[in-house]
Amino acid sequence: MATLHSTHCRSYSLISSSSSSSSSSSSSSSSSIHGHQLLRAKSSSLLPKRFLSLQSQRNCRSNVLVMKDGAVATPLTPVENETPLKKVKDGLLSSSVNPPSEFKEAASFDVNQNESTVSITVVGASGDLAKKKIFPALFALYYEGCLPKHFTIFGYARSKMTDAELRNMVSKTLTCRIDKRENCDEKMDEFLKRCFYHSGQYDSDGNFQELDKKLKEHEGGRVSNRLFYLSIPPNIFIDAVRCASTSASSGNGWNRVIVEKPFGRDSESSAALTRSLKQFLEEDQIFRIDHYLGKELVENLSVLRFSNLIFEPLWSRQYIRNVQFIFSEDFGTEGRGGYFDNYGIIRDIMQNHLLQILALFAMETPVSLDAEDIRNEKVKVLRSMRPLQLEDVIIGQYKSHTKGGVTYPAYVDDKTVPKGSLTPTFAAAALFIDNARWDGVPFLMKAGKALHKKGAEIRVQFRHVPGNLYNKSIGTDLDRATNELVIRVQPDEAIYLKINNKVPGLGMRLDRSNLNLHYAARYSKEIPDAYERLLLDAIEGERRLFIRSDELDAAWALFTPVLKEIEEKKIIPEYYPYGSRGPVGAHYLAARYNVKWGDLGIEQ
Ligand SMILES: NC(=O)C1=CN([C@@H]2O[C@H](COP(=O)(O)OP(=O)(O)OC[C@H]3O[C@@H](n4cnc5c(N)ncnc54)[C@H](OP(=O)(O)O)[C@@H]3O)[C@@H](O)[C@H]2O)C=CC1
Ligand SMILES: O=C1O[C@H](COP(=O)(O)O)[C@@H](O)[C@H](O)[C@H]1O
Repeated sequence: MATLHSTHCRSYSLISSSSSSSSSSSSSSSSSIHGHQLLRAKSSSLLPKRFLSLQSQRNCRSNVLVMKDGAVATPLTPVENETPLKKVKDGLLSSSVNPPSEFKEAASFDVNQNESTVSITVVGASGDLAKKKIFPALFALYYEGCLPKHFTIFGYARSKMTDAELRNMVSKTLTCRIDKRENCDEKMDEFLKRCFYHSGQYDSDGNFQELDKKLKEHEGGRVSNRLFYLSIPPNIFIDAVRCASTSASSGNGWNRVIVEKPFGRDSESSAALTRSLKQFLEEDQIFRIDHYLGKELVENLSVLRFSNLIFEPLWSRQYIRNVQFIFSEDFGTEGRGGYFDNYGIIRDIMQNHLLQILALFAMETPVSLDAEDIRNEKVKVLRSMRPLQLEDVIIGQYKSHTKGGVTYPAYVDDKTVPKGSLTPTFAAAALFIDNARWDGVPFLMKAGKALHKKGAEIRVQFRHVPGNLYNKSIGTDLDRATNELVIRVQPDEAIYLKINNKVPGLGMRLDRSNLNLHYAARYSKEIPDAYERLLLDAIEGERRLFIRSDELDAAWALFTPVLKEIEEKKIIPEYYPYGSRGPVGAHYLAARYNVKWGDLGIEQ
């Protein structure tokens, strides 16, 4: 039985434009579209198993992707049996299989086993994240035909609101895809009619029972699958999970809970949170979100590594000098200082987003693309890392700065920030992986708020060419002539490789050029927001992009000692002007490991 109704929700094939070797491949057919050679595998059996496993898990994709150059990607094989949403036997909070005692027995009402429904409850629906990200992502999925036929969305929070008021609030944040505006208003109306609201306390079983009653009315006796998105402050996670599980969980379908960061603020508090969650949930019902894992270019990292022969042999200490993970924002904590001050930039960005990307970058080849295989490899590489040392970290905090007649505030000018706070808004760190592949390679991280630009990227700096014949044509700065692979996660997504080439002409002068996969030039389709991908994954039961508890433990083990030391020793951050490139200490740190940050030059 297919539970996803849309016939155009399909997975993509691996397809490439222009290949000189394509004609010789017996396993492929080639055709010419708009003058471009297309290579299309005839049968899915030609692909390695691990790619197929991903294909068969994903149900929601447009079936045709038109590239800017006119090349067309279609599904490799028709999806004959779309994967049904996980069923009770998958053991997801299913009361019939190993039910945690807190969970209810299967509902006694008559169910039509041929129909199932998904109810998504946004807990904390009145909040910033719900408005900014969750409802718009749900609408985008609806617009793309990716939500199941029978679904209902409930907002839940303490604020008093009617269904109409929730719809009005949500409608203000919905936008249509840039490349698909057809019937947008109509679609929005249809979507909003599927959104409802229930007001209640987060610790009230009675209020969750009322929600349960309403959910049942909408589910109409179908097999009921329930997803709870905890979009609330962490101090009320457990109350909400307890009430949802004891009073509003499904008795005959799956139940899943999406948890937003922060997952604690150190090893101890994170472990305590996990223990509390596990009183009510099995590990595979917990979907810990790190939204950077849902970003297109982060998803592409593994494809780049494992589906291109040219990269994997280079992916080690033998050829890579250093790797840099850089995050910057050109605005401060404005308005979120209350939350931020308790965490700081290391917990807010490094311990999760940047470390997750590092793990994907550095892990060994997983056995398959199955969630557990990937997460096993991530845990292994995280556990091979050295806990961060104080001398390998520098911290900064932005101070007020006046530019062009405008005065930008200092971090401590934020009214929600305690006076004299030492919380870092910038940090740079050098991390090391003590395994055979990466021994001695510095993995540098840099993250900051209120800097001169907004962006996130991975930079891979390769070693010098040994005995370079062209040294004379390059000049004295050999570093400038090494290859660098840049994966620009955002904005303006791109993957480019810096190479040396000859300047055309009779002389012998070398130049630096980029082999550039620039997404906006290559693809006409707008890149989906990370929350769309992650919500769809949670609905489909795909856990690959969510963080398992042992990954979380390993991540905290790397950062907890240094965070404690910074706090106990009250280390004073280096102050940098709002809108600048950040503290100079970051350069000294990099220089200690013979590294130059790649994002500094004119030619980046
Ligand atoms: N906003 C963002 O960009 C990001 C947020 N997050 C995380 O997502 C979660 C939600 O974020 P966000 O929407 O910004 O959070 P909000 O502070 O906006 O809180 C969400 C809702 O929770 C309720 N709430 C707030 N404070 C309390 C409290 N002390 N006690 C009980 N209820 C409270 C409020 O609803 P009501 O009063 O109606 O009950 C509020 O609308 C948090 O865990 C946050 O850390 C993660 C990444 C980014
Ligand atoms: O998790 C967080 O991420 C945002 C940055 O996310 P992005 O997708 O806009 O790059 C950051 O502003 C926030 O402080 C942090 O909590």
